Amino acid sequence: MPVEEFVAGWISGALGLVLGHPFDTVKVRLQTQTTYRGIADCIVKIYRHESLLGFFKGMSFPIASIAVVNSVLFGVYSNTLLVLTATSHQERRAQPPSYTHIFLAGCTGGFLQAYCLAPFDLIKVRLQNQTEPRAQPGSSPPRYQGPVHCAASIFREEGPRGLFRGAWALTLRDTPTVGIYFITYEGLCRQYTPEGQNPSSATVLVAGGFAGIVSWVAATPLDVIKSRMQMDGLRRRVYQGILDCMVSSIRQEGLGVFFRGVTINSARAFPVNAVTFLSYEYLLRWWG
Ligand SMILES: C[N+](C)(C)CCCC[C@H](N)C(=O)O
Repeated sequence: MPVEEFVAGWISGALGLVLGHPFDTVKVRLQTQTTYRGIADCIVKIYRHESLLGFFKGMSFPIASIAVVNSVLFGVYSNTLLVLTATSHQERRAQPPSYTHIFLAGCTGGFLQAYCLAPFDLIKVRLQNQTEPRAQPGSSPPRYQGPVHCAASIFREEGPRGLFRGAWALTLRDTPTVGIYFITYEGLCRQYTPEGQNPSSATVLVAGGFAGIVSWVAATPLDVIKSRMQMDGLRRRVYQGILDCMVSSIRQEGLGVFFRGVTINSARAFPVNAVTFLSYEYLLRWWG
């Protein structure tokens, strides 16, 4: 099984992640808290209250986990295509796989990475939602002191299954949308690249950026539900399951709730995925 794709997926994911984390914090806050009036208000409040560091809450764990998560995403995608079409990454420019195969390989990658991502994503969301400023003498410390403490507390208070809270919503979010992610990327690359050639850097950046935006727009309704299910269980349980969370969110906030955070998420998705695909493609060309 070719491993370059796994390594390239890891490095490119880490680069994209650091770039996108401040956007991600604003998104999670807008999705799960009602104290902010909009993106600008949220940014100003985080900065005033928690300084620049506030934007980077919950980042160390995703950085560590991206090694697993993004390499599973890209590695499984590429190796599923290898199984389906019997062409390696290098041969795919000359013999492009069909969109059906790309979609199926993307869904497989999305499904498997969702399970690896679930506990890391849960911890990220819990830490991002702590609004206390950094520990100051005299003030009460935040509930979770860091990722490891957060994981241990969830394990203790909510049981081992608590670490997978929201995992189903995450799987439903990622299985089809990772398919959409790769179809958009490949489609745009093919559109702007002469047959048989490698896409230019500009094409890869734009195609990667749009793949991020399109797939995140499609993923946003389940992303909101996922984030809410992950925060559930912190005090007393509110939702009985995905459907219940959907229905009660719509009842209370209307259909617009499904698009909470979509603007900031798209603003994040473009640079993150442009950088991710550019570094992925170049690492593979360099090694190939
Ligand atoms: C398919 N879905 C939209 C869920 C995400 C796929 C993009 C993953 C990328 N690491 C990012 O964080 O943007």
